[in-house]
Parts: sequence; structure tokens; C-alpha cells
Amino acid sequence: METLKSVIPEHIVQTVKSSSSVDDLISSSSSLLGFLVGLAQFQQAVSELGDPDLGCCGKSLEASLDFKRRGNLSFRSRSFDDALRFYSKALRLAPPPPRGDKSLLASLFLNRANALHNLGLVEESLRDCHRALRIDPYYAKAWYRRGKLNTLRGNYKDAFRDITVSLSLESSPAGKKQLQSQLLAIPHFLNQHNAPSSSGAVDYLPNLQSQVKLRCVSTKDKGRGMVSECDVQQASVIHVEQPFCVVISKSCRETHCHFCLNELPADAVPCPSCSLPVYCSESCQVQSGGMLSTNEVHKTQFFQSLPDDIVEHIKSVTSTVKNYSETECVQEHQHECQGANWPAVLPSDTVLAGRVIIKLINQGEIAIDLSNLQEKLDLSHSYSKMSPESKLELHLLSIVLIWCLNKSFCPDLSVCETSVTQTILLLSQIKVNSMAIVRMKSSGDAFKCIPAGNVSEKEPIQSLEQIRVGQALYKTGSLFNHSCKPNIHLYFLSRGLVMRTTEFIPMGCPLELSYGPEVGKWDCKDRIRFLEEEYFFHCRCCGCSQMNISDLVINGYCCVNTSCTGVVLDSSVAAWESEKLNHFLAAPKSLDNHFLVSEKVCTGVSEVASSLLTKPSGSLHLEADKCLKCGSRCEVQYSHVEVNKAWNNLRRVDELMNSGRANISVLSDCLRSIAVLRTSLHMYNKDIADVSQLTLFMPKDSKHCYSILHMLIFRKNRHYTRFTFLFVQAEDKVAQACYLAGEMKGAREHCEASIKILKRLYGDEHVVIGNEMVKLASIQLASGDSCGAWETTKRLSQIFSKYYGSHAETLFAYLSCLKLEAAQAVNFCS
Ligand SMILES: C[S@@+](CC[C@H](N)C(=O)[O-])C[C@H]1O[C@@H](n2cnc3c(N)ncnc32)[C@H](O)[C@@H]1O
Repeated sequence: METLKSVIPEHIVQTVKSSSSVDDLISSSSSLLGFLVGLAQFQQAVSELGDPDLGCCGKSLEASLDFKRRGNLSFRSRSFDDALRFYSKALRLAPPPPRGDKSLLASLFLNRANALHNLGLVEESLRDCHRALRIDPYYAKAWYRRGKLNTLRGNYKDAFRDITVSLSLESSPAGKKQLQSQLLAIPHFLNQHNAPSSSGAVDYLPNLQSQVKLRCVSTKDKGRGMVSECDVQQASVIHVEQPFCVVISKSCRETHCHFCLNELPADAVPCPSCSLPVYCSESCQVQSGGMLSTNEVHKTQFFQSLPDDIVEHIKSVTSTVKNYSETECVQEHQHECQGANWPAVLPSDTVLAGRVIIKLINQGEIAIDLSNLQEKLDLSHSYSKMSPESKLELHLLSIVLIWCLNKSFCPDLSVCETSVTQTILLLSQIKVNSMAIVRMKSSGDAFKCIPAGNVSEKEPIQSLEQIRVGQALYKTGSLFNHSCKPNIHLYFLSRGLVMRTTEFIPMGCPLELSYGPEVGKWDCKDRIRFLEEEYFFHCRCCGCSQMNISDLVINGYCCVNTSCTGVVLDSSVAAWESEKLNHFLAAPKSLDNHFLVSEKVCTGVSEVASSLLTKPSGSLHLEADKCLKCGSRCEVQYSHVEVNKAWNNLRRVDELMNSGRANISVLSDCLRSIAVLRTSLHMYNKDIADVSQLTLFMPKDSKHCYSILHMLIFRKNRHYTRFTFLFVQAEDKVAQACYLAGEMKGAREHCEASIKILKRLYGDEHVVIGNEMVKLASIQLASGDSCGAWETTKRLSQIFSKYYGSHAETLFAYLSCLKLEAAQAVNFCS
């Protein structure tokens, strides 16, 4: 792309970069398209994007056979994990019938089933036998393996039938004899009900409906927005939606199903036509567009002698899974697996745009020059606000995409200025409307109660991390506006979007979610900058237009008067916050009304900035270098220099710790710098929290380092009433350090302190409190405080169910284990 950019003549670059309206786009697209079409480099680039043999998504018999051979070697040396990996790779590369070898595919599935069986993965192994038999119903060894697995599962009736079929296909007398003795060894199964076999299919459609009726309205300053037509209680599901189109994140291609985006099982199934996507089940594979070959089994000479019930058994085992019709599912990969290479190479936004276009073409919704694309999708965009560089990028990507679609999918699709213009607008819609699908991953899904003093570094305190597994477009979901103080919250079940209220919402009140930034996480100017850069709008939410404590203190300095809890601002923050206040004063409501919005805000502000509570007349100016509570003067400039010195020191310490050269003298150096930060910055300042990083780099084996750190920090700040807001991360990390060092008392106290701080920052019921409580419960269990763990678990379950309802345990697998552990511990004690 960079090479192409570098050869575009300057006058075309300028036309593209200065385009802003649709009319401009028509002429800029036309000039660029005209130039590129005649360019040999462009022709070569796009032909490579459409050629599977030049790309990485084609099938290869040689490569597949090579992986099979390596799998066999690993299997023979009993390295079953390696064998599993090699057979899976071989399956991805094996060409499909009729071009490819049917028996190769069947044998690969059976070999993988054997590896899975040896790894103790019975269900997965059974599913692979099933796959081998669907490809080749006359595969004696696959019937035999299936019989063995069914015997293991206690499914004797099926086991008997499987081995009977295997026996009917076996030709050698020795083999027949062995199978006969296997049959005799199967326990008696008369009147047995077969245990249901897991299909491996994931129900990607959450069976959930919202009773709340929503309405799309026009707002004063945010375009369209969503409101409810009735009062909505806290924690209600207000919206459920399946995506219009989805694309998996490149980083998750090998680990997650390309359709439902759930984690892949050990027996993942590849796309039959190309080597890129893998799915968790045939159901996902078919819904994404992959084809399954069908087998019609008749009572052939092989099965002539078998009784009817066994023939029925053969038919039911070897029949294909349900096929989904076009209207029922998206079939989003289907067009790509005609051999095109571009979906593997182009950015996710562009692949998503390709999927949208193809879906609309397949549904017969859009013209072949895409002239009505905008009208059909009806989503907002901010093309005119994008940077000149981004505009050039969008032009190029759109031309490449239209060209690829024309060559690899739909020759009727016109490559013209109209289709390019519409694709540019589609890409800019995707920029502001698409959502990242995320999964919460805990540091240990299998929760374990760790006995006190027995904590190893392999058992970190339970904590959560977000993984971005895909990107999707939801048509109705796109109509919800952003607020830095959201009243709804969203999460994903497979690829389905679920939205819930986090507070009571009166009828007609806007329903707003956070696009990322929230009050309490970042200060106002950082939130506004982020939203301008990522979403191209200036935030007009209540969090950014109203006063709040977090925005005042997050970058503040402390008062020179040591008994005062007031905050001192530097000139840039003071100017920013003054502007915000005056913007508010210009609005019809009074400042009084403003502070009445939330009692909590009012208490918080009076604690650090009481001067703001006196009724201002005219314009309000927040003075820099002056305590907002007691009015004392403070040289922020001087503090700034001291803080910088301390930070440089800490960075050096950080490097030493990182390279394993930390010792006690380094630690005391670090603590001196922390002391400087503590005496200069306001106690809620987020930089103090960043000090926490240091504790992460402590050498894992030096328990006394933790103890010293713990002792010094802990003793210095005994008075937790002074510890609020952003000290929280430091508290959290010290808790973690104590936990790893086996100092459970310290770990619990620091974790409780961090919860106290978070409650002041976010309120008692915010999900971040729940996350922190997971850590507290794990510490309590490890230190033998079963009653405490039980109480904490009850509290955190309430918080999680407010955010995730009955899905909490589906989304966070460790929650049910934690509940069980806590319940068992408390029962054991009582
Ligand atoms: C995902 S769309 C939301 C629906 C949009 N309002 C519409 O009319 O289609 C995002 C766009 O809504 C507007 N928007 C959302 N939240 C906003 C906010 N807090 N302040 C200002 N504009 C906002 C911006 O124009 C943004 O690009």
C-alpha cells in the first residue's frame, strides 16, 4: 500500500486529501481510479490479492502429507500433543474432494481421534471418528475406534453396533477374531438409554429477548439516539442483536472459531475450501459458508448381512449436519473461500466492508454500482472530519476492495467512481459504528483454593483481562450514543450483542453506553481527545459537560498545608476545567442545580475544592497554583521539577528490577522517590497509582523484598482515610505482591483498601468493585477465612448479576468454581 501511495501524482493526492463532500468524493475517486487502473504495479498487487496460489490461504496436498508424516512420527514417539498439532495442520491444508483425496481426509480425522483419545479427550475424539465416518462410511478402523470410545463412555448399545459394523467390514481372519472378542467384552446393555453425544456445536444465538420497547429519536447535539418507551429497572436486558457482519481479529485466527468467536476446542474443523478459517463445529463451519460433502449410505453388499437396526445406526452416524439456508445465516466467508487471498491480507475494517457489500448483493438489496449502499445501511459517518492521510488510505483501500470483489466474487460489480465513493463512505461508517467483540479472560479459569503459605507464582490472584476477538457491525446497536457516565452496559454471547441497564432509567431518558472512556478512568481532556481521534466527535455527555471530582484530582497536586485535603491544579488543567464550568454556566441550569445532580459528586467536590461550591457570579475562573479548598498558594512549577526527578529515578529502578538486578538499596531508592511523589502530588493523582508498576518487577524469589516494600508503604500510609481514588492501583499491586510472598494479612488489607477507594470513585455497585472482590475472595480462601470468602462471594455475585444477569457464570467460568469453593469452605467450618 505504501509503494502504491508513493507513486500517486501530487495533484491527485491533494484532490483526495481535500475531499469532504460526496461530490468531492466522486471526483477524487474518479481521478485516483483512472490513475491506478493504468498502473502496472496496481494490476500486479490486485491480481496477487485474488490468487490463492500466491497467497497463504490455498490448500496444498504436499504440505498436508508432510504434516501427516510428522504427526505419525510424533504419535509413534508418544508425543500426543505434537501429533494433535500436526494432524490439525494437515487437515487445514488437505484439498477437499473431488479435487482432493477423500481417504486422506478421513485418515487424518481418525489419526487425530487417536491422538485425542490418548490425551484423554474422549468427546473430542468421538467427534473426529464421526467426521471420518461421514467422509468414508466404510472405514472399519473408524468404526472400531468409535466402538472403543463408546464403551469408555458407558454407551454400550452404540459400542456394540459400532464394533458390529467394523466386524462386517473387516476382511482378515485375525482381525475378525479380535473384533469378536471385543464384542463379547462389551457389558450387557439391554434397555440401556444411550448417553447423548455432544455434537460440539455451539448455540451462537443467545435465546434471549428484551421486553423493553426502544425508540430511535433525534437529539439536540448527538444526532440520533435511543430512548426507552417506559421506565426500565436496573439490570434489565434492553436490547439483543445478532451482527450484520463480523470479522475475527487477526490475533485470534488460530485460537478462536471464525464464526461464533468462542475459543476453539482441540478438535477444531477447518474450512473445506481454503486453509484460513477454523471452526469449533460443523454447525459454525456451514453457517460461515463452508460446504459439507454428503454421503448416501444404502444397504450395499458390505452391509447386506446386517440387521436393519444396525443399518439405521450406520445411516444416523454418517449423515451430515443440518444445512442452513441463505436467509437463515450470513454465510460471510463463502465468497472469500472461492480462493481469494485478500481477506487474509487486507485490514479487518476493509474485510468487514467486503462482507457487508457481498451480503447486500446476495440479498439483492443493492445496485451493481452500489449507488444505494448508504441508503440501505443508514448509519452515520464522519468522513469530513478525518485526517488527510486517512482519506488517502480509505480511497486506496476502497479501490483495492472493489477490484478484488469484482475479480473474485462478482464480475458484474462495477468498478467505477460511484462504487468507490460508496465504499469510502462505508469504510468511514465502519470506523465510527463497528464494535470490538471482546471476551473476558480470567487469570485462572479453574479457580483453586490455595492453602495459606502455599502460594506459588503459578497461582496469581484471580484477575480479569479483556481480549478483542473480533469486529462487528450491529445495525440497531449503532444507534446508541456514548456517555462517559453510561447508564447501560454491553457484553457479547458468542457473536450476539446484549445490552443491560446499570441503573433505573425513567421513560424517555437517553440510553447511553461508553465507547471506551469513563469518568474515573481518565481525565476529561484525555477522554475528549480519545473520542475526537477515534470517533471524530467532541463529547457532549454529562460527564464531560459537568463538574466532577475525578476530573479535578486525577492530575492534581497536593496543598502545601499538610492538614488540607484540597487540590492544586496546573495551568493547563485549570484552564480546561474553567472552560468546562463556564460552558455549564452558560447553560440555562444554575451551578447549584448542577451540583445537585449527584449528592456523591457534591460531597466529593467539597472535600477537595470547596471554593467551587460558593455560588459564582458571571464567569468562573479556576486559579492554577492555588489550593481549591483553603486558598494556599503552591508552586506547581517547583513540584513539577521534583516529580520529574522522582520519575526518572523510578524509571531507572524499574529497568534494574526488570533485568533482575534489584536489591535492597534499589528498593529504598524507589521508596524515597515514591515519598517525593506522595508529598508533591494529590493523594488521588493517577501518577501515584502508576508507581504500582514497580511492584510487578520484584524478583519473584525474594520474599524479603516484598516484606520490606509492604512494610514501608503500609506503615507510611496507615491512615486509609487519606487513601482514596487513584491510590487504588498501588494498593492493588501491593496486595498482589504480598499474596505472592505468602503474606496473606497484608494482601487482604491492601485489597480491602483498594476496594474502599474504588467504591468512592465508581460507587458501591460498579463492576470494577466486583472484579476487585474476586481477588479479595481468592485471598480470603487462601488464608483460610472461609466466612469472609463466602460473604465476599455473595456480594460479588450480586454485582456481576447486575451487569450480566444469568450470563455471569457463562462469561466468567471461574465464578461458579469460586462459589463452590467458598460454599464448601464455609460448610466445612460450620
Ligand atoms: C455509533 S453512532 C451513534 C448514533 C448516531 N448519533 C447516529 O445518528 O446515527 C456515533 C456517532 O454519534 C454521535 N455521538 C455519539 N455520542 C456522542 C456524544 N457523547 N457527544 C457528541 N456526539 C456523539 C457522534 O457523531 C458519533 O460519531
